[in-house]
Amino acid sequence: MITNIDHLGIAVTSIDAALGYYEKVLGLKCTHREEVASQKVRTAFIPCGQVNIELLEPTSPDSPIAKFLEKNPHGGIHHIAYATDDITSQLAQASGAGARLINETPVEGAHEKLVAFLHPKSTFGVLTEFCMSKPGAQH
Ligand SMILES: CC[C@@H](C(=O)O)C(=O)SCCNC(=O)CCNC(=O)[C@H](O)C(C)(C)COP(=O)(O)OP(=O)(O)OC[C@H]1O[C@@H](n2cnc3c(N)ncnc32)[C@H](O)[C@@H]1OP(=O)(O)O
Ligand SMILES: [Co+2]
Repeated sequence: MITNIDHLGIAVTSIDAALGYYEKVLGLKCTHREEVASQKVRTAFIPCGQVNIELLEPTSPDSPIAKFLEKNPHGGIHHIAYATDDITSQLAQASGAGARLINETPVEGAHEKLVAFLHPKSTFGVLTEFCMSKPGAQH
């Protein structure tokens, strides 16, 4: 079951440059930075109420974020992530209802979470992430 929106993923060419906007213009605060090697991204998390802004910067030219930035050179909203209390059943439900899974099984995400994506061509144009804390995670 989906419990809440966990984060909005935003692609940027430079986290350091973008943080100036979020911290100085909006007055928000980055609370966590992490590189996720398996996704070839660096991340920065900025809480805003119950939802996080997740800034994503590519670490390699073949990162999914690098490809997105080729088409959107100024960056932009990349994905929406829903927290779920059971990511395996969430994927089964989504697949059974016709969504195209990018990940058949969950993979490592930031913040000690398991994540899995639905293809934007099957979700009305929005790249959709499911995420769930790993059992025993501190976050
Ligand atoms: C930090 C870890 C984790 C977390 O803890 O939160 C993350 O958030 S990781 C975030 C980065 N990782 C991913 O995005 C993994 C999932 N993404 C993918 O597998 C791919 O990016 C993709 C969505 C399958 C697209 O890859 P690909 O098919 O190679 O790229 P194309 O450029 O050819 O796109 C095909 C088609 O899809 C459209 N598209 C691509 N990205 C998006 C997007 N973010 N939102 C909406 N639409 C998207 C793209 O425009 C193409 O459409 P057409 O031009 O009409 O063919
Ligand atoms: Co994400």
